[in-house]
Amino acid sequence: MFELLTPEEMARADRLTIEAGAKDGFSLMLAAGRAVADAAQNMFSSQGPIAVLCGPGNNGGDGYVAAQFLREAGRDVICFSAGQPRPGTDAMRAAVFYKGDVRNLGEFAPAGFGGVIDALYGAGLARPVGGAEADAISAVNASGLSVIAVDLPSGVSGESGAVQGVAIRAWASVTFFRKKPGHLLQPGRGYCGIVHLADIGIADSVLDEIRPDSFENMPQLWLEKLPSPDVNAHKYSRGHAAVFSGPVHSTGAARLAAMAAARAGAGAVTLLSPSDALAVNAAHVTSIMLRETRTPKDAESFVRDRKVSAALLGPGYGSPSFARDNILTLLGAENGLSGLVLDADGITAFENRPEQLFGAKRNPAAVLVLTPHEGEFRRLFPDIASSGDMSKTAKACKAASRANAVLIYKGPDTVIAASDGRAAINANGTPALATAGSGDVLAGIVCGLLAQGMPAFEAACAAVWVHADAARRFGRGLIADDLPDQLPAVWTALARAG
Ligand SMILES: NC(=O)C1=CN([C@@H]2O[C@H](COP(=O)(O)OP(=O)(O)OC[C@H]3O[C@@H](n4cnc5c(N)ncnc54)[C@H](OP(=O)(O)O)[C@@H]3O)[C@@H](O)[C@H]2O)[C@@H](O)CC1
Ligand SMILES: Nc1ncnc2c1ncn2[C@@H]1O[C@H](COP(=O)(O)OP(=O)(O)O)[C@@H](O)[C@H]1O
Ligand SMILES: [K+]
Repeated sequence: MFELLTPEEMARADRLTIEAGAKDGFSLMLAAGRAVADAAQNMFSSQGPIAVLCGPGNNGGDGYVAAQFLREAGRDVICFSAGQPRPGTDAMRAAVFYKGDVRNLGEFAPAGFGGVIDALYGAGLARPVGGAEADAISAVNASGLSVIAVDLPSGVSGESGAVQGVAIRAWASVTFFRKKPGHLLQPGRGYCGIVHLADIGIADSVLDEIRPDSFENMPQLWLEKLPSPDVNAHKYSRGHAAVFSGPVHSTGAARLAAMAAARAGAGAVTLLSPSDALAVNAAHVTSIMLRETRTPKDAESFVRDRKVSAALLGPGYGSPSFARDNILTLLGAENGLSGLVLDADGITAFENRPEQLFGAKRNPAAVLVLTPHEGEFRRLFPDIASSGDMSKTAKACKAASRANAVLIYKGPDTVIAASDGRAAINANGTPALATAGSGDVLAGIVCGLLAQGMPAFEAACAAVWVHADAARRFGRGLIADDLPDQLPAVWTALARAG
């Protein structure tokens, strides 16, 4: 159930089902309307009639069907029409199926109603919402009435989560077969309320034809690939992670990342430390090893000789030119490195010269993972960032392809993208993560998982999910230092679930 379908892919699922003779369009609509009516029965008290706002398309059709089922269950219902369905359509059949009171949307006012079913627009939202529809939506939002959205809150794009003009704020959304990206991407996610997924009789086998490449980031997506140590493991066979430390005044970020890599399961973690920072790092770390690293050649020979399998550069690193020298040296050398993670200063180092990174000579064995937040993304991909008509998923995929990297585009709706077009949207985040240093911990977890040989896309997805789960487990008062210590409980819970 973790596949996400764009509105076009959902329409294809619909067509494939109808063509296979499994269901006709109106049967699907009956099932959809039934699911909405059931949700309304559960959510709306019997105080006051239910207003059903119906658009002219199939979303409105679902609304008429739900209204009729609610009438049959003895509920008081009034439909408000935003335009007649076209003759011969399933939506028209649904309008005829409904036997109750229909008024013009212009006559709608929320006062006196016990709840609202929003069936104005769903997958077919084609332009910004205006006119009587926008007035009705604004009135409902101001009223505080409970709202169930059919498929998606009207005004929210199913593909991007963008609000087209104005959007209705729902308490719950009932969607069909699979969620859409707009249920998870912001700002859309904030309008959906609780998302219920209803089975309307579309068989999972249609996905074999559609082959969706975007997913909700859930453990099922990566659990099988999560490393677990072999019975004969020794510390280096479990994976050696190296984290570059910043200079003496800026070492904490790398230590946070190093602890996170260790708690993610790397058998050995070494902080590659400039000379001036050795003493301060030594005063703070115990299980983490230290290595004085003055030049890129020092780092490169350490990586090769000590069988470092993944490295991280960026948290608190400082100097852009040192950062570039180290990164380009490590990426280009035959050194046994299977993954290089760039975060923070490791990304910013290529501002105004991203082609140096994208065109760099690369050891094909070393996968690049980039973990930008919004600002860092803009520094590396300014044209993609400013493209107004792309979803966050599309932006992440385009950037991953350009950089030939796995990309973690962070935020409340973090998107993980691979250069082959796969993308996962994370939904278990919490604003508790908006605390200094939490991104350093995330980069460290990715590095720790890569060091153990986990494939990069799955490692990135797993890292984002466990990072958020760790924050949820801690609760209020979280600071970044607390996150690595929560990881053992997260791993234990995942092992039980798997
Ligand atoms: N696919 C499936 O498997 C199933 C789908 N189902 C349901 O179908 C829904 C999709 O139906 P849909 O394609 O008819 O689109 P829908 O959302 O009703 O909108 C299209 C209509 O709205 C109009 N319109 C659009 N934007 C507008 C605006 N801003 N302002 C004004 N008008 C605007 C647009 O006008 P037009 O662009 O044609 O002029 C057209 O008339 C889906 O969300 C789900 O609920 C279920 O029945 C179960 C199976
Ligand atoms: N409101 C939020 N909801 C969920 N996750 C968030 C939110 N704000 C930030 N995060 C997450 O917190 C982390 C912050 O990373 P970053 O911005 O690099 O911080 P820092 O540089 O302080 O380490 C990212 O993983 C991001 O996805
Ligand atoms: K809707």
